[in-house]
Amino acid sequence: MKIALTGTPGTGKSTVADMANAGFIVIHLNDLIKSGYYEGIDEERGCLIADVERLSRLVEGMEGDIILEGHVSHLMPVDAIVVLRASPGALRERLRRRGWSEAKISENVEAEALDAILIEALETGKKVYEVDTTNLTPTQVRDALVEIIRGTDKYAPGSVDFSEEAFL
Ligand SMILES: Nc1ncnc2c1ncn2[C@@H]1O[C@H](COP(=O)(O)OP(=O)(O)OP(=O)(O)O)[C@@H](O)[C@H]1O
Repeated sequence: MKIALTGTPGTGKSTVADMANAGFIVIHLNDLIKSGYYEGIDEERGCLIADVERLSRLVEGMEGDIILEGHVSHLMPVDAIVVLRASPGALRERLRRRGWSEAKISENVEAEALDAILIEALETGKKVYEVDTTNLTPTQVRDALVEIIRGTDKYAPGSVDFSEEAFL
């Protein structure tokens, strides 16, 4: 089984994936992207543009129980998608601690407030789960992920609404 753990940068994907330990292998897509699975460089944002097609082919050939962590993981051939969310205020704080520029922080906070990744995930037609990490510790988010992996009706998408906070 392959599970995508996706979300806006700063929602806690890599922190939680590394804690998961539910018999799943964790693959950080950013490591693969940096190793050559990119199709260009976004000079303005200072980041690599993931080669989604080549990455998808690579993931297609992988076997076993895998958590694919990364902000394009929902575009991979997976069985289910877990979208981590964080309120604009919490996200801004987490990204500030990383020393990101205010412009880069605002771009990501606004994308989060507008549900950008959740919408892309839902468009795949796959099973989607949504976990609001705003008031949860990383351990609690990890527990939610393990619950999802084991099978639960909780964490259905649609309960999170950050639109009122968009410009915090
Ligand atoms: N549930 C949480 N509560 C508070 N802080 C958190 C939580 N999860 C992660 N963090 C903190 O937020 C920051 C971002 O976490 P992390 O690097 O895991 O995000 P990410 O979604 O993997 O980002 P990226 O896509 O850029 O790799 C880290 O400083 C981490 O310690």
